[in-house]
Amino acid sequence: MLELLTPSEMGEADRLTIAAGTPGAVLMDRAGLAVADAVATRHPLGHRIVVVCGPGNNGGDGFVAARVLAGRGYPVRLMLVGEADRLKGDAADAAARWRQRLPIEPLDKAAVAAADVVVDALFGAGLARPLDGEAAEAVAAINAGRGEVVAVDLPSGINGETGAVMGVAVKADVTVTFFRRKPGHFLLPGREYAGRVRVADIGIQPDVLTTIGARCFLNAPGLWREHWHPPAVSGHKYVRGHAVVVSGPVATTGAARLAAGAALRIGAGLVTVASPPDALIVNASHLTAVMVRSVDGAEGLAGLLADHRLNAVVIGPGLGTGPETVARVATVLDGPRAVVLDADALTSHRDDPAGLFARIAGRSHPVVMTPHDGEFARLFPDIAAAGLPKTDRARQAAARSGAVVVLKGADTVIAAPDGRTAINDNAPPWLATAGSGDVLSGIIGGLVAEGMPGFEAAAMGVWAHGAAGERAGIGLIAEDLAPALRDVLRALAADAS
Ligand SMILES: NC(=O)C1=CN([C@@H]2O[C@H](COP(=O)(O)OP(=O)(O)OC[C@H]3O[C@@H](n4cnc5c(N)ncnc54)[C@H](O)[C@@H]3O)[C@@H](O)[C@H]2O)[C@@H](O)CC1
Ligand SMILES: Nc1ncnc2c1ncn2[C@@H]1O[C@H](COP(=O)(O)OP(=O)(O)O)[C@@H](O)[C@H]1O
Ligand SMILES: [K+]
Repeated sequence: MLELLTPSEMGEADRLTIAAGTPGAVLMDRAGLAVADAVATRHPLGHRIVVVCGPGNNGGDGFVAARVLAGRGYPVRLMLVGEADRLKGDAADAAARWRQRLPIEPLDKAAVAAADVVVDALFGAGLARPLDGEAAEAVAAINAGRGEVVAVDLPSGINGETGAVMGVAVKADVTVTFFRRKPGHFLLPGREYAGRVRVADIGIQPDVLTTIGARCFLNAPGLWREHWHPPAVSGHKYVRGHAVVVSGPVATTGAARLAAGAALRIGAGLVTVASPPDALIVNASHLTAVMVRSVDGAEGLAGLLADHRLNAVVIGPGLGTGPETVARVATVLDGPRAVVLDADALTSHRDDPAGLFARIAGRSHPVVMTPHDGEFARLFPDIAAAGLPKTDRARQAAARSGAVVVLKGADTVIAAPDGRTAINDNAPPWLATAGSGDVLSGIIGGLVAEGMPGFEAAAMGVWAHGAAGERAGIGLIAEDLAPALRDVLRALAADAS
């Protein structure tokens, strides 16, 4: 159930299902029934319900829900934004059945304001342009009301593919969507408008997903858990990999240590900080379980990495930008090891992103890059400026660079060069704190050292980072994340057994 379908993919699911013999009216009946059930489980008989319908099939679902709820004895009023005689197809039929017993009313703002629950059936997948006029007024009335708001499929005004607000949008408490959730439920700002998202089965068969080629997922353990293995009884530390984190100069060594601690905590067998000679004493005096080696420049790094048991490198946090960093990145990418590129390793390639991508091309070991928006725009200026959904930005960057791209933020997107994409939704706001990104790169570095494939390691890393942030709670500083990973790992291990 982790697949996320864009409105056009959902339309395809709908068409395939209808072509296979289930009439559209049956799908609409089931959708409307699911919405009615969601309302009825939350509201006792007697609560006043207002259903606000729009001109398309989203409104059609609203007509069905209204009919079911009225049939169960709720006081229901139905208001249509648009002309009743312009309704078409299944929605027109659903409206006709409603009309046999009760009236279709125009928008009555006072009634919306006074309702115990408002069903938002204005627009769903068919939203085509920003809301204005009466539709925008209806949204304002729904948002001004005190009752609970239950949105049908999507909060009206939210773009189901991008999560963008098209002019204005309904703030829902609950959104009932059908068959599979949509990217717009998780990409910001859509996530903040959708409330709790419930998925209703309306009889669309999962095999349509293969035909559609769905490639976007919600980031959750089901996406990567089978690729992660808790320490085995017969194992030893050498089978869990040896990660190297490259440290910056004496004044900026903390970032590498944060990454190294996280790599060890997530489960890498061994972790070494490769330290510039003049920072050795600082690193050594702060590290215990993590090892430290004195490594001078790109040449020294090449010497260290000649030992191929050191199978994963995290490079970038606190490193400093410039040709020396470019040279070290080239060294790291030249050999049989997994690589996580973060922060200054990315920014140092702002003048020659193509040179970086050429070094990544054709590698058989994973490369993961973890840019925030600023770093992303330095490497992919045209993609950043093209006004694309976040999922497409990450996906295009992954295809171009050959790396798994972790485009960070409150709604981090993870994309693989083959087009698989995951949206993360478990990061608490207090995760945005100095050094948090360094910890993330270390977590992912630890996971690729353990042998996880790049996409799965990146997705698990982002999820575990969010889960650790949630467990540590508000007031978190980056140092709190690695300790909090213990609980996260314990729960995952219990789940896997
Ligand atoms: N795809 C499926 O599998 C199913 C879809 N169903 C429902 O159908 C919905 C999609 O139906 P539609 O494709 O008819 O689309 P919508 O009902 O979301 O909206 C389309 C209508 O709104 C108009 N419109 C679009 N943007 C507007 C704007 N900014 N201002 C004013 N009018 C605007 C369009 O001209 C069209 O008349 C889904 O969200 C869902 O609720 C369900 O009935 C069940 C099955
Ligand atoms: N509003 C937010 N809510 C939740 N997580 C966030 C938010 N903003 C940023 N993050 C996360 O916090 C981390 C910050 O990383 P980064 O920008 O590299 O900062 P730093 O360099 O200080 O470590 C990333 O994992 C990012 O996804
Ligand atoms: K809606």
